[in-house]
Amino acid sequence: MRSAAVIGTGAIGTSIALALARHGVTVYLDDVNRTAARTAEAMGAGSLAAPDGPVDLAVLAVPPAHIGTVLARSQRAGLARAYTDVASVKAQPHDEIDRAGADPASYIGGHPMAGTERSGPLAGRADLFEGRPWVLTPSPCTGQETLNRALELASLCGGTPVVMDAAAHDRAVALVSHAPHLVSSLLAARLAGAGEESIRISGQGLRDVTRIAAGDPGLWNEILDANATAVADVLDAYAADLGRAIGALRALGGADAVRRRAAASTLDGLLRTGNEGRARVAHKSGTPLTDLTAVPVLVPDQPGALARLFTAVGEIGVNIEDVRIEHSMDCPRGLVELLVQQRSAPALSRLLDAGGWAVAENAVAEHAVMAAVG
Ligand SMILES: NC(=O)c1ccc[n+]([C@@H]2O[C@H](COP(=O)([O-])OP(=O)(O)OC[C@H]3O[C@@H](n4cnc5c(N)ncnc54)[C@H](O)[C@@H]3O)[C@@H](O)[C@H]2O)c1
Ligand SMILES: O=C(O)C(=O)C[C@]1(C(=O)O)C=C[C@@H](O)C=C1
Repeated sequence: MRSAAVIGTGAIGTSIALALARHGVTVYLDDVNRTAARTAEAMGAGSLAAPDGPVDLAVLAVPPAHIGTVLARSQRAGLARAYTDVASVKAQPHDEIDRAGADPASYIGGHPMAGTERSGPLAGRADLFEGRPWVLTPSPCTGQETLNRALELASLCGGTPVVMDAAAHDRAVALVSHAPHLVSSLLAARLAGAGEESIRISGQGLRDVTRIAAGDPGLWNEILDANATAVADVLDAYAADLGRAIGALRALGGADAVRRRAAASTLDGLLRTGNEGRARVAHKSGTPLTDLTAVPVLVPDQPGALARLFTAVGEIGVNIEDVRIEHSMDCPRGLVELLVQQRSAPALSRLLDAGGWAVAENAVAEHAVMAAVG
């Protein structure tokens, strides 16, 4: 791919443009919000100039309800030879494209399964899609050249293409993205009016399960509207589980020994099934969870400390598969868990320890003490 246009220079559009620009693709940027477009340009994502002929691929990174009209307008202007989008829902844009009178042959639906709770170009990152699934939803009309361009886009951005039917995509993301987002919002909404004495002792677990609740309500209203029935189906299943959990907790709070035993077993079943589900997504895609081990390291709360740790690990020659960071308020050091291949863990712990880092059990114990004393 030599040239591309990115329409919509928010978090996702800017990330795609940065990734393409990094591979030497000439990128043209456009956005109804000129400040967003200028910011993306200043970040090195591309140019605001108009292309002097059709580009190889135009990426529509606008909110889902705008895809049909933006596609029809861009095709009329002869902007590109092929078009794709990144919207979080796929069936509704496909329908709107038909209604807007756009040409379906040069369009293929797309959805990179990576994102951020932040909006706008400043949330853009060239490596956002590295190792992430990138769903493509060709229609029967999609041409081969269009499919090839979208496959090339996913690969230039470091993503792994997954071809799916639009309706199957929407059912899948209801379970793995849209319903979880709504539940995260519901969890966070309970905190809005909570007393300060509760909020100030909140820990990392709460931050983990509410991070995505910070997402843009405008965008999420559109996504939920476009996938409402599938999301409601998932929430029905949550509601049944919640009902069982509440029943079990009420029984556990009572005095009837037989009901208490049954309730404990119900609750245990729910928690264990949760372990099972989490184990299916807890690791970086492509790496079996069983092959990874966490190496905990204490890191001083100082500028550049994380960079020094990552450099030290790199010099030892170990690949970090994933990383978790736990901060405690008022604590001068943070606990970093480096997820690495099991076979690399013993040598990594030994060499980090020799290099002066507080590693493994010592780190966990020391961090717990510091968090307790504040
Ligand atoms: N945020 C995520 O986590 C995520 C992940 C994957 C896909 N997506 C999808 O990516 C798309 C963009 O989301 P985002 O998070 O980057 O949002 P964003 O708000 O950061 O950016 C959207 C940009 O589109 C521009 N825009 C709106 N209408 C336009 C139009 N008609 N013409 C030109 N520009 C227009 C806005 O001015 C804005 O700059 C959405 O379709 C969303 O469903 C989001
Ligand atoms: O990591 C996040 O912030 C996201 O919520 C990203 C996420 C997701 O649910 O995984 C959200 C919506 C998108 O359509 C794709 C990705």
